[in-house]
Amino acid sequence: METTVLSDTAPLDLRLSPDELETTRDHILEFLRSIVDDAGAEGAVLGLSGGIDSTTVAHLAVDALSRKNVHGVVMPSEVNTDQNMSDAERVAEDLGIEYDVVEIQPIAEAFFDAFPEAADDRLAAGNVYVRTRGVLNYFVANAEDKVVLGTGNRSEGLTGYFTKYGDQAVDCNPIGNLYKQQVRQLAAAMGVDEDLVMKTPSAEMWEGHSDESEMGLDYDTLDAILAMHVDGPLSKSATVDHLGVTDDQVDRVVELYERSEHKRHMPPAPEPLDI
Ligand SMILES: Nc1ncnc2c1ncn2[C@@H]1O[C@H](COP(=O)(O)OP(=O)(O)OC[C@H]2O[C@@H]([n+]3cccc(C(=O)O)c3)[C@H](O)[C@@H]2O)[C@@H](O)[C@H]1O
Ligand SMILES: Nc1ncnc2c1ncn2[C@@H]1O[C@H](COP(=O)(O)OP(=O)(O)OP(=O)(O)O)[C@@H](O)[C@H]1O
Ligand SMILES: [Mg+2]
Repeated sequence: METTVLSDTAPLDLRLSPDELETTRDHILEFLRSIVDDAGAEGAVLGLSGGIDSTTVAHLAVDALSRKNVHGVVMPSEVNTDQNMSDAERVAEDLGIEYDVVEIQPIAEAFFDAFPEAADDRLAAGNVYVRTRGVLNYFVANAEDKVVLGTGNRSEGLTGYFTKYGDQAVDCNPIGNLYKQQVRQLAAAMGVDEDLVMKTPSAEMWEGHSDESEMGLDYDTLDAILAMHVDGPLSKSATVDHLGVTDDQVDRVVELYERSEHKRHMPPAPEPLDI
């Protein structure tokens, strides 16, 4: 049975045609091979969360690089659900890749002990888990001569919905040009199990965390506004009319986009002086 990756309430269908999907997949496989070849690396490492982004990138990496050259790292903390962590292990087992399970709670606790007053800040503490995973990914990559694969998609990139130097600390983003809806579509086409394809997206930075509740938008609405207004040519009022979304929803997406501009660039320095 085919998985329907589009919700009934999606304002816009951004799914690719079968030909476009195949071309896109081939393009990503080629991209992955050239990233690894150009780096003179032995393969790739990535964090496995049981979510659809890392699951999709793991499948693509195996197709591009072969399973023996892909290393998965599952990094539970006390805010991850057992279900997600066992899904992450299932992905690695099903793909037949090497993987490790590394408990990061003790590492995060060392940071929390160093700055107890900051540990009470839910977001600051959540970012510690995310950045700790980035350090461990690079620990493996350095030691095994591998590159680190990112799992960021276009929806996250344009809204800045990632931790600076955390899950963004990677060598490439194979699915970085796909909206979330298209990631689900690609995953389904590659045979990823439906429960993973349709799982509620979560950064799991605190208990009960969900991307859509934190952003105040569901991904199908977010994707539609990004495609029509932020990436596309429609004005705000045309976007509202065309998609049947609200002014507030468009404003929210634009706010997320604008305030995360700094995350999409190298850290700036003053212009060189002519002295
Ligand atoms: N204008 C500006 N110019 C230069 N730097 C600026 C800046 N504004 C803030 N900053 C810096 O950026 C920092 C804030 O950015 P950052 O540290 O990233 O933290 P922040 O954006 O506050 O939080 C990360 C967001 O990404 C979400 N996330 C993270 C990780 C994974 C996922 C997921 O989907 O799995 C989602 C998370 O739920 C949260 O909404 C500030 O503390 C400051 O250092
Ligand atoms: N517990 C974890 N163990 C290993 N890697 C993790 C863990 N949590 C997050 N990551 C890494 O951080 C990335 C960003 O998380 P994010 O939640 O955006 O993606 P996802 O979990 O793959 O998919 P979804 O967004 O649908 O939840 C993951 O794709 C994964 O590479
Ligand atoms: Mg997740």
